[in-house]
Amino acid sequence: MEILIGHSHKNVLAFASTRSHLFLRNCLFLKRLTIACMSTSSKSSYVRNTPNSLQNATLDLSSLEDKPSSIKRVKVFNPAKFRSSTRSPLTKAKPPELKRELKIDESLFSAKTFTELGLPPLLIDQLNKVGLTEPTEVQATAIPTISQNHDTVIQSYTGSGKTLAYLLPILSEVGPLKKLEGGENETLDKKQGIEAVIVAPSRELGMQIVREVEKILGPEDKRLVQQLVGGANRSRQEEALKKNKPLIIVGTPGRIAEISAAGKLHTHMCRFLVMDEVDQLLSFNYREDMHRILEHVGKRRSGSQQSGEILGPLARRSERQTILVSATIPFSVIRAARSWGQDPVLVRAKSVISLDSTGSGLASEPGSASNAASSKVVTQGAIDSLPPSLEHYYSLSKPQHKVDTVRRCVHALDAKTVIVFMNNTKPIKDVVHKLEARGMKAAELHGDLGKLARSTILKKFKDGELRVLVTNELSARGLDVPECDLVVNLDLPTDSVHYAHRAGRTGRLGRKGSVLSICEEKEVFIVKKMRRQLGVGIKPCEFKEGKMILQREEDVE
Ligand SMILES: Nc1ncnc2c1ncn2[C@@H]1O[C@H](COP(=O)(O)OP(=O)(O)OP(=O)(O)O)[C@@H](O)[C@H]1O
Repeated sequence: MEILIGHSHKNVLAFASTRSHLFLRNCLFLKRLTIACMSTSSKSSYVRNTPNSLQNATLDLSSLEDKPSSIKRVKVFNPAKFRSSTRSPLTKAKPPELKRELKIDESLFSAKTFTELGLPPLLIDQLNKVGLTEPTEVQATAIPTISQNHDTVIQSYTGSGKTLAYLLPILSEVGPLKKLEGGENETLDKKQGIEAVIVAPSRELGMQIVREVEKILGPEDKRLVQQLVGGANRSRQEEALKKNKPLIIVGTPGRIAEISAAGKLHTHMCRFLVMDEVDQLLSFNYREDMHRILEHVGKRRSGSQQSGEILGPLARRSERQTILVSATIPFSVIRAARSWGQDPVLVRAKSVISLDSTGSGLASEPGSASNAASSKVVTQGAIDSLPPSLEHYYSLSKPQHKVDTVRRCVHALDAKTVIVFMNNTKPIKDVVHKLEARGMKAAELHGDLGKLARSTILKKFKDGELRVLVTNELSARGLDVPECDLVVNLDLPTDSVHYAHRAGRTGRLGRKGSVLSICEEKEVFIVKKMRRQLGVGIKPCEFKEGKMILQREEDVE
């Protein structure tokens, strides 16, 4: 079915939004979720796009994107008979007819248990053991989608559970907890090589993912996941690869590429490639390493070898499943997904949108209809990158009084676990000293510290031995300290994408959290710009007599 989208296109996009599912649930006629499919070849309906607002693009490839033209076509399909309703969501079926349409039961997106999502019993037992019983919204959508073999982009706000959203479908297929075919007692195939490679931009995030996998595999099988992060002893990692024969590799791009280039890591038969914080992994810094990874992971499973672009003749393959993950998905990621994947889809809580890779399968021409539609989706995504439970404030301060503002804010909000972000590494130590002089247990965390120092400080912070962690952008991505109840921007982030990731260190998984940006008067316009781009209220405030006082906007100007 095609529908004409004029003003209503916002509803379709809102449909893709995490926060708008309540609206949709009220639409009784929507028995099934309709999957919006952007197509360059659609001929029936037109959407007027206001100029794309990717002004919040980071300093990565996204900032180089072309702006789409103003009138675009979008074709919306009703679900077709892609999947038999009797088939388990985990049944691996090659989807050759996937091209334009797919259909997933709405009931799966609202699943209240992992059993409803069709995860294997052994995996469910293990999840229950570690206290995980109910999937989050993005997990309920991503698990059945990934399990149907789709190359997938997962976009959902910080702290919404994206890690398990991709780990669980992988563990359903790989390792001792996987689904057993025919019900027989299958033993682990000892000859099997690496089946999943997960790439993350920082050691901290890499280690966090490793711990998440280990937790689910349990002590007996945790050797089946191997970390390959930078800063750690490389030969020990290579020995562990040889000895433990892991099935899952989690690492930073540099170290994975290094060991692969040395011929010590064989990923040609790999089935899954995950790029966590993909928008960051696409930055120029990681270009060469990511190039190697994309070229090698799942190579022998490759079908057609067509030439790619940004990262070279990569990743056009028939079997490897590529999963791209972030709270913020700039257009460069959509383009990469189209380039590397086969009929890739964008998964958000309760919605799946086809990213349509018809035609060349490579990135669409600038200004094409699918570019525009996807860009619109991405713009919407920037708004959905922040947890709804967060409160945002800003406070004016002269540079020399900023640390005092931090102290007063921590006391006023009675915050117990605080992350303070700065833009440069050098002044971090000084801020730590000043906070300690004011009686607050604080420590620094940044890339100039060794791996051991970094993990010791992080552990102390997570264990509650430190009240304040003063850090830089290193900690903005993916760091999960559930207790964190206050994030302070001692320096303003460079743009709204950086704001979103920093802010997302608090308010995790529905918890309450506050974000305070401390700025000088001349910087207020930056706060207002980010406020506009993120679609959140960032309220002016000051601190007096141990209390936070909200101010009127006019009083600050
Ligand atoms: N189904 C679940 N039940 C209970 N806790 C969960 C569930 N899924 C994830 N969590 C927990 O929620 C927290 C946030 O998850 P996760 O780190 O995966 O979020 P994220 O969306 O990847 O965040 P970010 O964008 O910041 O990387 C973690 O502590 C994780 O263990």
